[in-house]
Amino acid sequence: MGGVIDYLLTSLVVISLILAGANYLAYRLFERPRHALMWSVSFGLVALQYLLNLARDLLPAPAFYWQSANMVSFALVLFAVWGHRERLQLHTDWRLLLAAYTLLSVTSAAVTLWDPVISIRTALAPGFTFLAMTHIALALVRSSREPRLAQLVAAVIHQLFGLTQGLAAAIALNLDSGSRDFMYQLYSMVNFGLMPTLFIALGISVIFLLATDLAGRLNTMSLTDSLTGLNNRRGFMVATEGLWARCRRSNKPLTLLLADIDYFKRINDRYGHAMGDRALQHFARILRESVRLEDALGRIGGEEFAVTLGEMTSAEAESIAARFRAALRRQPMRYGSLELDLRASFGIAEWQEKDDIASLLKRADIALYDAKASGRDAVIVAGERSLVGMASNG
Ligand SMILES: Nc1nc2c(ncn2[C@@H]2O[C@H](COP(=O)(O)OP(=O)(O)OP(=O)(O)O)[C@@H](O)[C@H]2O)c(=O)[nH]1
Repeated sequence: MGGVIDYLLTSLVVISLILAGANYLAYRLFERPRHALMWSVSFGLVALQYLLNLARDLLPAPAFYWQSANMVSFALVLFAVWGHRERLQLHTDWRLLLAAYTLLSVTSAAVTLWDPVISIRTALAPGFTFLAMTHIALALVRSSREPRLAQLVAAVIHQLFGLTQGLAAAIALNLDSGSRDFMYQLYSMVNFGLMPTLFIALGISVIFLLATDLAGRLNTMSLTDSLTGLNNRRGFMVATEGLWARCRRSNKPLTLLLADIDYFKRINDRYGHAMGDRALQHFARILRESVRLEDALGRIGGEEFAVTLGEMTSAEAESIAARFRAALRRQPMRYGSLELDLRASFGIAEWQEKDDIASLLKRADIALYDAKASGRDAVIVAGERSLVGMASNG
């Protein structure tokens, strides 16, 4: 039996080290998420805890083993909780964690070194783990953060692991009763039968969380313009396709509005590329504030922006363009003593039966070209060739 348990403990040391390494790699390779580092420390401490168990006969006294194993347990559980809270962006006061750690360690010392009470000494770590895992599971379920499925899976596994620990704690509390041998057998069954499987499942669920977080992040990055935070061309097309399908199904109008900053090259040439970037951010912010959240908005080229307005006609899109132009006039871009008036030209096209997204874009683009050709600072609706606004003096 001893040989089997030693083999199991050795395997668990190796698995914990692999999990610690995988979390550390996630930390090093992917934008250094602090929670991955905390989980790495936590799994590293799990390995240490199993090592202590493996080497317990070599330690000076059982009390020494219990006190050190308990202290390692408290630390690894607190790091796991801290990591989850960090990932879910819940504020955690490290002083509170330190206070909890100190309190638990002193309690453990009291029932291990000073006045040994086997039941409490043995139940402390699994009991605390049960509470901590329940806290993690609840936080994961309550969080509105994506990805929901990976979080739900992790919550279930953490809770199952917590319940097993709770069971171990309940059995341990009966170790001082008459049937101690039976209780020890039961305790070992839970510890070496149920626990390792659930521990491995827990480790995999954590890696699954990290992987799905990363996939989500990469997906967002591939659809977002890093300078303005708006959709990039691809993101804009994805959002437009969604709106397009919805409006077609409900037979509602849909209008595309293109906006292109006038004489943008001059800003770059006169004030430098960094100022040009600031102008793009300024323009993007005002545009964002001028449309509804459900509209598809993106920066689809250097200084070209696009908005797909669901359930809106071209006449309504014209009033959006007018609102935006007024906001642009009211809010010149300021940087130090510099004040820059940005102007833009607009092309608008309303979806027609024969259109697909590419032809709609093309018609809006031609309208924009016409607005530029008419002298800029103007709005042109495709098909109507009506000039709204005034030609700027450049
Ligand atoms: N700062 C900055 N400039 C950019 C970026 N992307 C494109 N540009 C610049 O945008 C300028 C676009 O110039 P043009 O196409 O001639 O357009 P324009 O000067 O606005 O003239 P019109 O559109 O005809 O009014 C070029 O100088 C590009 O280098 C960017 O991300 N940041």
